[in-house]
Amino acid sequence: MTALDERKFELKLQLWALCIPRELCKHVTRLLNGYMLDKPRIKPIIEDPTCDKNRYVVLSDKVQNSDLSEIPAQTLFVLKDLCKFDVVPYSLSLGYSYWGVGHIAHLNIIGELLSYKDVIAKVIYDKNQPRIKTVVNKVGSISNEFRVPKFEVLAGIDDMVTEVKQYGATFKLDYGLVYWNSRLEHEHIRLISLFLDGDIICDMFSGIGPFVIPAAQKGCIVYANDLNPDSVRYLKINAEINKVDDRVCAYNMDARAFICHLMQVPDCLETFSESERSTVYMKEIPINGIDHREATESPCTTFSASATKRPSEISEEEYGNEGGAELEVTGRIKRSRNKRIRGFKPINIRTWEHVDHVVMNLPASALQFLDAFRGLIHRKYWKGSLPWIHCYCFLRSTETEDSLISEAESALNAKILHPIFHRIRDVAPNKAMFCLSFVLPEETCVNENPQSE
Ligand SMILES: C[S@@+](CC[C@H](N)C(=O)[O-])C[C@H]1O[C@@H](n2cnc3c(N)ncnc32)[C@H](O)[C@@H]1O
Repeated sequence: MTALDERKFELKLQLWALCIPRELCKHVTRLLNGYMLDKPRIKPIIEDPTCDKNRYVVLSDKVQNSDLSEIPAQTLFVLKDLCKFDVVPYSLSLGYSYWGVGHIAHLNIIGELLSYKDVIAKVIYDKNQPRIKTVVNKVGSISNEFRVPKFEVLAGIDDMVTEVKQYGATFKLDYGLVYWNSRLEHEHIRLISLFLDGDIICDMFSGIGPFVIPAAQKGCIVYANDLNPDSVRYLKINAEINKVDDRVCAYNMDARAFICHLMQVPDCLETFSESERSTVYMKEIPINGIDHREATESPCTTFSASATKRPSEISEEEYGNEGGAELEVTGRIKRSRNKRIRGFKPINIRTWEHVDHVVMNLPASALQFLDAFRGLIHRKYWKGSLPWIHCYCFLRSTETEDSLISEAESALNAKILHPIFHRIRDVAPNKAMFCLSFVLPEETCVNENPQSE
């Protein structure tokens, strides 16, 4: 029998901590609620090893930058007003002894061990009472549209509903009904670190919300969609549990129809002049509660919770006129000129006028869905830079990055300028998962001449 290599369980986290005067700990922790390290049995407040007048407040791994740009600007403003603090790097190592288990033991028994599956399950179940309530084994490979694995219950009760935590957010889900993969946590954090407070995000294949919830927690407004009605049901539950339901609009439709719906310019606007257009009142999605509708209404939304002025309220001068965001090679998006003016007031979101990022996390076929962007955006109505598309894909040993780009370009029917590939992980010996990021090419837009109105 192979010996257990405990080093394989080790997780090293490179975090940031705030060094603050110890007497202000209570105030600061209240203020940074949701942005501090949130791991079971690990305290986020520790002594400063260099000075007993100070303490460290260890921040969550979703805060990736020393400029703390992931924390809402308003919170930072109050924090800076409260005290002087230093941002210091903090390394945390979680070893074998740290890891506990949830109430579902999820096995992947294959080959000759299959004939012992019931014995293995009974031992795991009996020896982990009362913690483990269900022992399941994955059956076959995932082939269905909703990417949901099939499980057989080997011991305990048939209950696949559980809660998992990622970067301080709680996700409720039913393993038997929806897609979930804990191994993508770092990728979720990486992508969200590219979003800015106030950005408008569209997630075409959102699942139960591992991109949606933290993006909304960061202050983004998120339009989220999934074809699986159970995923959308849990997405709504998760938005409520994490108190971001006022920033999330959930849809249950095919991804192509969803993005077309968001970008569709309402018919009435076509007949208005430029000045009339800005005074038109669009139908609004109710505040306080996720929009549960199918694509029956105009994709124009009112949110009162955001402290950010929306793109449709920003003049061309405020945007700048040469396209805004730039994804650096390091993967950070530079703060672009089309950014926001702050103020608290209800705001109209017109998704056909501006969206910052589109997430397409269906690696097996997301590239093929890029054809939905052909002729999708009307340049006449669009404000600011075109959106970043983050399209997940698999690269097999028979393919190259160039061949994937060609596939994306033929789906778009346009040339992609400056594509960025980010390797996520190997999913099989000859298959790796990547994220291809690029700014939607101008050529994909409908370019009516504004003078001809
Ligand atoms: C690989 S999962 C990713 C889910 C989520 N982004 C995550 O990271 O957990 C892909 C999701 O796409 C959904 N899906 C599959 N085909 C779709 C389609 N045509 N339109 C919209 N969603 C679809 C599935 O139900 C599934 O939840």
